[in-house]
Amino acid sequence: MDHLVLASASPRRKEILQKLNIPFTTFSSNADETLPSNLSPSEFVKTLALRKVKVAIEHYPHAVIIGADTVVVSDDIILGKPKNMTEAKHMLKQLSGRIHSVYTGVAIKDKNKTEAFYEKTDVEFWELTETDIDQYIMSGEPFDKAGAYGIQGLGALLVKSINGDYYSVVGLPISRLYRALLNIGLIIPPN
Ligand SMILES: Cc1cn([C@H]2C[C@H](O)[C@@H](COP(=O)(O)OP(=O)(O)OP(=O)(O)O)O2)c(=O)[nH]c1=O
Repeated sequence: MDHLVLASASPRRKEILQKLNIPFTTFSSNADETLPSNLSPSEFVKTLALRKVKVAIEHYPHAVIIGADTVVVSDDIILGKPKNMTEAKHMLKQLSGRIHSVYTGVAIKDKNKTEAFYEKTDVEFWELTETDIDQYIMSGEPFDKAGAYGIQGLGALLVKSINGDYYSVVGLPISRLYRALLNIGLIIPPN
């Protein structure tokens, strides 16, 4: 089987990919995540996923490489990871009592080609008080996560409903990725 590389430093993406029960290596691309602000959310996440793959190709030229990027979109504003407490607070206030979309882009490079797709999941938040927001920020959970929350952690308490792939919100749409890897023959379907 071709060597598989997950171009990500995210422990969540690693954990999710392990569900496929196939061996892989992780590589932190540390790609520059700045992009022109006129890109649509789907183009934004696909472009960054491709960028992460591109960095990894230099280190693993013959491997199959997967890269991903996740953002939260509320009122047409793209929210990445908050840089500080003030930004985290601002983001959580923006999400309070409303529905936002989480976009995850995935890029896959194999022997023949590189392709990218994205998944969109809608997430509805409960109305949050200042105290709810302050307490959540004090947990430290928001800081390495797009939109300043983690649905897989304490952030679950902020979420009223979700429409779409849960794993895409956590950073990797695993069922769609599984199908893409079946298509390129990296995974053999069970009998
Ligand atoms: C909305 C949400 C995001 N996130 C995470 C997924 C991503 O790891 C992160 C968004 O940042 P990304 O830039 O997509 O990824 P990353 O910097 O963590 O890792 P790498 O670039 O090395 O692959 O936010 C959650 O863990 N839970 C959530 O509920």
